Amino acid sequence: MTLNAELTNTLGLEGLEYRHNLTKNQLFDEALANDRGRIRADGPDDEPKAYATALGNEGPLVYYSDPSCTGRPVQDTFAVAWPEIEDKVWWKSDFQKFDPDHFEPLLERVAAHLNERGQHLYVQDVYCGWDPAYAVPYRFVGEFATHALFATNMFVEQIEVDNPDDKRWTLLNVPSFHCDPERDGTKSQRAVIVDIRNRIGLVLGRADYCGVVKKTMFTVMNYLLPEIGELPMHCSANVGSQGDGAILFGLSGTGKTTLSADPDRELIGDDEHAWTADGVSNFEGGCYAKLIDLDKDAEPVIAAALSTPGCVIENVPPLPGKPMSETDPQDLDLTDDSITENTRLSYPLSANPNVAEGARGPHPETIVLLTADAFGVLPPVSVLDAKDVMYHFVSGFTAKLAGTEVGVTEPKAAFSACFGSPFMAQKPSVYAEILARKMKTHKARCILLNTGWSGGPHGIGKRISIKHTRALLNAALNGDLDADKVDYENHPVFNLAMPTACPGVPSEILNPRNTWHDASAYDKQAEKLRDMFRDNYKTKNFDALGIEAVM
Ligand SMILES: Nc1ncnc2c1ncn2[C@@H]1O[C@H](COP(=O)(O)OP(=O)(O)O)[C@@H](O)[C@H]1O
Ligand SMILES: C=C(OP(=O)(O)O)C(=O)O
Repeated sequence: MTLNAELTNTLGLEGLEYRHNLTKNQLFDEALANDRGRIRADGPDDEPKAYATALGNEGPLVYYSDPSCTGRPVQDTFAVAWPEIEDKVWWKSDFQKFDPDHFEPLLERVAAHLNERGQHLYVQDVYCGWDPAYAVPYRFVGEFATHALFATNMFVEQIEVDNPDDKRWTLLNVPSFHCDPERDGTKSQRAVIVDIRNRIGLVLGRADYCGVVKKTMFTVMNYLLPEIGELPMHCSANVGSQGDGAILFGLSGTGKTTLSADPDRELIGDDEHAWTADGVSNFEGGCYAKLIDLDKDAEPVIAAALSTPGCVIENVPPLPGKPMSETDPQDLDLTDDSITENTRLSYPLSANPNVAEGARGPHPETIVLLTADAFGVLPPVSVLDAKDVMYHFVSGFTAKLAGTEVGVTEPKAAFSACFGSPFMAQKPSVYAEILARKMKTHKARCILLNTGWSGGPHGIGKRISIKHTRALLNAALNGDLDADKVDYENHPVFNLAMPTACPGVPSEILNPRNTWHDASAYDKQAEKLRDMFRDNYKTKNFDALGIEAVM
């Protein structure tokens, strides 16, 4: 079937011009020519809205999303509640039911809108997943070349998949279509809707944060993989020189990207993976790193990627008085959060000189649960047993950091099951059971690594340094924190095993109580957080899922 016929069949589009499978250079040129000024309607008029830097035709593209959408539009995210999936999907505030009766009329209206405008669309055929056993063909269809370039950077360009036409997902990205909540059954003008029955994703209205293009597909993978008994994970992954694999689960901003980009270990990926019978493999072909306050010495791989041709820099403001076309990306002010805290860089895995062959690796020896505790009370590192792992995995505690989700402007406590509740399309117990089985089979060790605050809560204490976090992580990876190598002290409130020594880290910070001026204030704060864990356990009924309480 021709592309035209396929898009008429799937989406009802007719007679449109498709710019299909352009190269990155072509997409870059198209973005400069066509997205300029169409994006960020209220941007400074004298500035083009998407442009190249001094690296000329091949330099990074700087992109500005709509000012109301510099993070994921959580309140506007839905799945169509078809009867065959209704019992399986885990409905929650950030993944809501979309009335099936509204879906087809809405899709027809979107198609009519595009047919009427008669504008060209960008169509990029890529794949989600590096392992042919589960990879899903992913067709991005959208109005903006920038998003098409992002999709090409972030997904896998070629993988042999059996019967691709029967597996293909199509994501239609139409920022120019504004929903009418009353007519369309949405909550606002924008909507991100997943239709599992027909394998369609719809991104409508002011939902033009690039992250939507990847996280929507991640949600899909989180639905599909458990159906074949395999585990999708919101984690980064890398592998050491001895073939020792590690995965790092964590919510946004907890350090997956930062800590996995280690010059001494091969990267498998920074955000979304599968753990299957064959080991760990990446869903993505690129990384999407946060740029705010980037410490270029601590994060050299990300810093170097800033200058890589074809990358997309998102929402970093221009330097005052300097045209972007003359700006070296290394000179950008990465502390500038005047547009958003959630400034980003999308780069292909190839921008990292140290990537594992085929973005795949072995079964992990070490599993890291990352948390960024803004209360300042969890230990920087704790060693978990099987019971602790399940408890902390389904609890998914962290501080939500400002920026990544629309409306979050300061750190706040979050319990996000499986360290990715917004994207976990099925119930947490589904993922927890597969994880427990795989960990047991492969005898993986597990630590809880806190990249959050030490010496007091956010505002009083300081975020633990990346240097110390890396030293703790490396010690765990080397086995230096295993029970036969080091003594542990028990945390009386959280019932966690805290190592008493670690190479490269002052011992006194390993027990967080020592880092507070006022130990009784620490005890109170620790009890407050423990009570939040307990409430979350009770509210979400984890007992009924067979998860044992550990605190
Ligand atoms: N100790 C630490 N460990 C990891 N990241 C830290 C630490 N302290 C500060 N950070 C910052 O926190 C952010 C972590 O973001 P990132 O690695 O992109 O998280 P994720 O990939 O999990 O969304 C980065 O901006 C990093 O510089
Ligand atoms: C891109 C996102 O994820 P992360 O911050 O984990 O990269 C996101 O949540 O929008």
